[in-house]
Amino acid sequence: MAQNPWQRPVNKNVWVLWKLKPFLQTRRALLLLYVLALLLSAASSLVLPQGARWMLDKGFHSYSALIWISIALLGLGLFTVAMRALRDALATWIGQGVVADFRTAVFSHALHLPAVFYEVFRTGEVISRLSSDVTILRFGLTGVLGRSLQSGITLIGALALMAATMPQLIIPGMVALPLLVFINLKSGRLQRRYSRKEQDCLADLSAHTEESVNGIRVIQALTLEPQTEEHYRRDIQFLLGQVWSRVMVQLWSTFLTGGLVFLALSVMLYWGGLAVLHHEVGIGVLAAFLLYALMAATSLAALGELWGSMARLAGATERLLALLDETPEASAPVPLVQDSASILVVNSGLLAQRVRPASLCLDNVSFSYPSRSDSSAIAHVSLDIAAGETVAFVGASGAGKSTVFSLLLRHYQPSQGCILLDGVDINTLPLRSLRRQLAVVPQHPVIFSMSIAENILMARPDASEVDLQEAVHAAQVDEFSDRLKMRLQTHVGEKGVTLSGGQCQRIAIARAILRNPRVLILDEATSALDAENERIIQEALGNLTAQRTTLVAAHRLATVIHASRIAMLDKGRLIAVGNHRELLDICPLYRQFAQLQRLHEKVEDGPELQKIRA
Ligand SMILES: Nc1ncnc2c1ncn2[C@@H]1O[C@H](COP(=O)(O)OP(=O)(O)OP(=O)(O)O)[C@@H](O)[C@H]1O
Repeated sequence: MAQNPWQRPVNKNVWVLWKLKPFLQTRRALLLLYVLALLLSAASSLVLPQGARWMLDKGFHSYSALIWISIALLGLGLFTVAMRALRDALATWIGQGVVADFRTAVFSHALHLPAVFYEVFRTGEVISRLSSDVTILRFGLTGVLGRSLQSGITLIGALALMAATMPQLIIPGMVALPLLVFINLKSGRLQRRYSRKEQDCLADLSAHTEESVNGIRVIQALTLEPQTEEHYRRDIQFLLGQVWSRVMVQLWSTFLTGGLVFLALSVMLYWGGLAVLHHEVGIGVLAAFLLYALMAATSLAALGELWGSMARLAGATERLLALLDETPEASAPVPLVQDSASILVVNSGLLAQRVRPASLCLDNVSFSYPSRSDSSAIAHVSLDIAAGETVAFVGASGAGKSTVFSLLLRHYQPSQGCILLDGVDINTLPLRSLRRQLAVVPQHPVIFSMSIAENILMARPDASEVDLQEAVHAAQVDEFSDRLKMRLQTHVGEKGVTLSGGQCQRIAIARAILRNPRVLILDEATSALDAENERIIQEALGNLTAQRTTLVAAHRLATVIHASRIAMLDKGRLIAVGNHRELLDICPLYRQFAQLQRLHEKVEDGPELQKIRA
């Protein structure tokens, strides 16, 4: 199985669980009640063998003694059961609450992690941590809370009472105890190692499953089912290998600890039996001693088991904490409100609303993606864009158009230079405030598994029905939604699987219209539309772009031919800027583009064009 480059070295101790303290601290009152129930249930359990002792030594002397001891035993038993029930209920409630808070914290943190993080860290892995690791915590934390302290207290109490009841008999126990502790520690450590590997395998499996299910159509089209299945089988076999190792450790540790306990108990029974035969102690005392010895052995076995599950818990906690340790892309979120300072006039119609367009300046911007730090995706790009201007970025595939937009959205930081919005370095703006001023219609819009209306309203959840309808109409969404039975309320399926590429793009355009941004970014926004729909939407976009700064990326020059300026990118460098006509004259690469797309005839002939035609 491939090693995940992100994996952290295995932490060798379980103290990492201590880091969950902040989540426990919010439940102080419940914790206090829990500790009380725990202490009372442990104490009453420890008194029970004394009841058995009285019963055996004194209970058979008279009817009244028998009745009173029986009633006392019943009362003690009921009290013990009640305290245990309370302890377990509180442990479950506190444990589940802690896990819920911890999980929410990790999820909200994951929402703020930067694009760079998700380049290295597969999304399937994040999902696995938030599902399988959280499941381990959900089931484990309650058990640990419920039993570890109880077993610890019972063990200490039982050992003390053994010593008080028949001190000489404790010797076999004292010999066995260090051995038992050693075996438990060793097996806990080994189990933790294997369990951590198991979790890593599960995360890989989960990532692989997600990729395969997402790409199922490609896998089927390329008839890659056997290879994908084989890969999955290999991963499963590896996982089973880890499970087998853990099971073997468990088997040997159960066998060795159980064997040692029974050996010690047999010696105690024989030795104690001799004392009873010699009338040195009553049978009740021996019975009480043996009950304490059994309690001590059970508690020790439970602690051993708990050590193993604490190890699993520590592994899962560590993996979730590792996500929390990642640096988020922005700290204090700014509330999602309309940037009122930027709105000049708000008329009744959405498209008639005017916003104050922003000026932009790319100042000697260079950037390399972290995973390809040896090559520049963008190199020394400088460009001033006036407020309200429409600038088109053109260039071959991979020239760097989308990268410019990613930098503007601050998904990444330029390695050199800076980007200014209204003269202010965008790095100094609160991230949400910056993004609130931008709207992107991406090349591959992401559609969520909800209704068409909900998908559009994501851009502005508080939008009025009138605004929604206007955006829907302007982006031609109604052209297809009106034909559906549930219209805008139609559920579009996972990733918009029930829609065509063009329909998804129209939803993305409607989102941008509804967002009413100061800077509109159209990244191949209409590439999946047919000619007629593209014409209609270009008109709608024309209304939208008229009053705001617009950046457009397009392969098809026809869509950008009327932009006030066109920036020609080549292998990350800005090689020319001008309008269509100017570029035909000054930029051979642009001219080549235009020729290939037969666009050099679309403007009036200039001397250069005459030359090209000749
Ligand atoms: N996340 C990434 N990690 C590493 N390299 C990347 C990443 N995204 C893009 N690149 C590389 O950066 C360069 C510029 O890519 P970019 O997506 O900006 O090009 P583009 O002009 O928008 O292309 P297209 O027109 O095909 O969308 C390309 O060489 C690409 O391979």
